[in-house]
Amino acid sequence: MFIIPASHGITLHTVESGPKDGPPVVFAHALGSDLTMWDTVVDALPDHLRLIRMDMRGHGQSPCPEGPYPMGDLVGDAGTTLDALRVKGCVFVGLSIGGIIAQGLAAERLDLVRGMVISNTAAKIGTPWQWEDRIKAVRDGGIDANIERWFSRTTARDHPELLEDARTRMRATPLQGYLGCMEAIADTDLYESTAALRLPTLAIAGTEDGSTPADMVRETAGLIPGSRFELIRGTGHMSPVEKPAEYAALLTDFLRSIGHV
Ligand SMILES: O=C(O)CCC(=O)CC(=O)O
Repeated sequence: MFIIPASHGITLHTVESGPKDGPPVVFAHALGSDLTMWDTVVDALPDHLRLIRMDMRGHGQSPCPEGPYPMGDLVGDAGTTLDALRVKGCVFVGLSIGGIIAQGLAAERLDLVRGMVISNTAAKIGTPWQWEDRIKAVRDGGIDANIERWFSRTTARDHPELLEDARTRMRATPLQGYLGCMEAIADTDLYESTAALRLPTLAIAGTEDGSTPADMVRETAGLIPGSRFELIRGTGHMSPVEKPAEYAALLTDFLRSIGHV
């Protein structure tokens, strides 16, 4: 399935830091999370960047319309929000579903995106029948806060507070928002549109990511000529939360390499 043109997105809740006239860098989070998952990475980035974190629809403090949410609408929300903030030529950093939104936005709105970081994500995550089972389980039993699979064994052992924070964000996510975004992922396959992308791209994977394994991320990076692929050792699906300094260093290096800092 391809992203449908998204003309009427909703304006998302965002938090900004850094100067308004700085080079813009935009962050989109994972399913069942919110914009605060980026806090420690943002703190480690150069001061002169305009850093914009967004809550996806149905998550955090953004509106939660009735589902289902086509992926085109999620991409449209990001575009509408950046238009409202008068952002052009950003580097869009997205993790997991946020990384799918990055690919979709780059396919449709190159005026908004000049580079992207696709993190712990892929052009297609899982299979429709896997998502069907998961959606049914959530409908029957509520949001599954089993976030152990998001973190490496080392993180789980040494930083249980990070798992607790992730669990708190997951439990705060409205069921309707969570399900709507799961349905969006289930229906999305961006292989063709991502393979047509020609923009500077950094792909980041965690060595212990059970949700979007490193090979899956590498395969998506391989669709985009000239893209760079980096592994963060000892991290799972939440690489930026688990190793924020390493993540910020990779991101800063990428921004420098494309003249965005
Ligand atoms: O994290 C996401 O945005 C989607 C992928 C996913 O479902 C991760 C997980 O919960 O296993």
